[in-house]
Amino acid sequence: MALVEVRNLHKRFGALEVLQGVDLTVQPGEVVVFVGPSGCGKSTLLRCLCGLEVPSEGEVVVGGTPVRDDPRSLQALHRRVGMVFQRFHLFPHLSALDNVTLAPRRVLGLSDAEAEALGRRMLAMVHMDARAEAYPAQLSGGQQQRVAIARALAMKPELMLFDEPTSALDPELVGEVLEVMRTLAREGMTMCVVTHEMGFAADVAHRVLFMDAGKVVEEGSPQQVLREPQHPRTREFLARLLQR
Ligand SMILES: Nc1ncnc2c1ncn2[C@@H]1O[C@H](COP(=O)(O)OP(=O)(O)OP(=O)(O)O)[C@@H](O)[C@H]1O
Repeated sequence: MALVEVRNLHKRFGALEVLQGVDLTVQPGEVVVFVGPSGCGKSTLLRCLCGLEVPSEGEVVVGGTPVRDDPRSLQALHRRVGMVFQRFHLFPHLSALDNVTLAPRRVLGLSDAEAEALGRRMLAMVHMDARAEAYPAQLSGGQQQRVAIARALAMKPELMLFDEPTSALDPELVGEVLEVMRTLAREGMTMCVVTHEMGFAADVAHRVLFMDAGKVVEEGSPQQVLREPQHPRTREFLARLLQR
């Protein structure tokens, strides 16, 4: 059974129709990378997958359960889906460890000792165990992003969403975050990733989707979409990326 099924998804903000009928299926263990020009709706699509946006039309089904706009449905979804944002959104007044253990304590009801053990394991996975007591302001952007990934993983999500996780980072810090994501992918995590990192997409993605103006214009293997794009908009977009 597919882990994610999106059918005829439309999202409007007033008169602006940001998603114009997106269909998407993601299988367990699949890594799907979304590329496309700024404003084409990539973030909005990810936000619909984790319940941060409510579809105007169409359906999102995660793990066989249709996502409904009610608190219970959204709470259940938040347990299944982890999201990592461009700007890490860590709580500034909490240490790295406390950022990671907050939701397991509050939402999963773990004891302090259980949550701490889990938090330290998650921080070790992203190579941040040595900085468990540090506050976000004492960490580099790459380190903060790795803590944000550990925080999402601590909820044992079935699906991880990454929205341009490296685009707010200095270039020398991008690699350490991508490495953590590569490891997750190798371990079989189902992932939807919005990124402009074409090397990562080529190496790690099972499937690449090119979006333009609220629609999926082209999809296929990284080789098909990135090396042999068929659609003129995909070709234009990739040519512009290469010029940067
Ligand atoms: N809450 C909102 N209210 C109004 N308009 C919005 C809202 N969220 C997004 N938009 C608009 O929807 C369009 C698509 O935004 P979205 O962030 O999904 O695009 P994107 O493809 O992720 O772009 P980028 O690569 O620049 O992040 C943009 O024109 C944006 O201004």
